[in-house]
Amino acid sequence: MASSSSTTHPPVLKQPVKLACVQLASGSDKAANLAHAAVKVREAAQTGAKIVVLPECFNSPYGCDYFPSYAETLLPSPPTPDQSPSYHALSTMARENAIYLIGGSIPELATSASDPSQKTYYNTSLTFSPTGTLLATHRKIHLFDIDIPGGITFRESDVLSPGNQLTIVDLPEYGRIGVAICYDVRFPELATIAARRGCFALAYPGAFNLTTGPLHWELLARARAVDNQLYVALCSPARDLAAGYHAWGHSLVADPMAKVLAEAGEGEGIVVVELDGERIELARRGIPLRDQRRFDVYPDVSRVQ
Ligand SMILES: O=C(O)CCC(=O)C(=O)O
Repeated sequence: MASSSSTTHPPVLKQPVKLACVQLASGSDKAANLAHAAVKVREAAQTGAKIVVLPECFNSPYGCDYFPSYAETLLPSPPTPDQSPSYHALSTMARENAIYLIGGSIPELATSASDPSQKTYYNTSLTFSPTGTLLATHRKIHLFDIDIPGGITFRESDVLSPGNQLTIVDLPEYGRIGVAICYDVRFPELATIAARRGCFALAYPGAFNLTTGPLHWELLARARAVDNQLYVALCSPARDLAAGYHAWGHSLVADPMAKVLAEAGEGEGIVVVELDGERIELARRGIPLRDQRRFDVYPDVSRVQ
């Protein structure tokens, strides 16, 4: 039964921290995309941001036709440096700027050890520590398969396989952050579980489009924020009308009361927001959802495996 008396909860964000979403323009040259990302991550870090988020598929154009040719196997110690370039570029960006880097996402190729001809592709986000160590790997769980007549048809599952684990990353000085990718934001269960496991924020590298972007991008960020009373950061590529896929842009951060604190436009830009644990606690004290849940009436999704 829910309790209406105030329960004490430890703060979920240990100290204020600046988070930056880097809305990047990427093209077809992977090496150029990585070099450009490094410049922009440095710019973001120079604002004092200690957590930096990149967009979905920041090292390639976005589309099923591109995933196999841009995919790389994630190798911490590649036999030659040109293998696994995105992994190593991201690790270097995190280390050189002493930041936590939620490295957008990249197409990943996983090859079966027993049968190297068996290839599996994922849409994968890598998070690195300020020393450049890989902290987490999130493989997009919910693949972007939609068909809106007159709008957009997309079938990631034609090429990609889904991940099957939710990702919560421990940032020792700050607390926990949940990481998922784009379409994953539509699934509130994932966000709720992350929140109930103590996350102060959810970060979604994403790339909405010109059909669902104007309708749902901000709405979903604010919905996940208000449901869970935490910060939500969405990081998009910049819009490029010459590309095959037109990203919505509008990277943003919503606060625990679902207020959008900062938002980019369509072009490149860096959105920087200071996340403050007191804002989370204030929202949770004022509207004490945590202590009012009626698990006697409905199941606790955070306990559903
Ligand atoms: O959910 C949407 O409308 C867009 C999702 C998307 O673009 C993606 O998952 O990459």
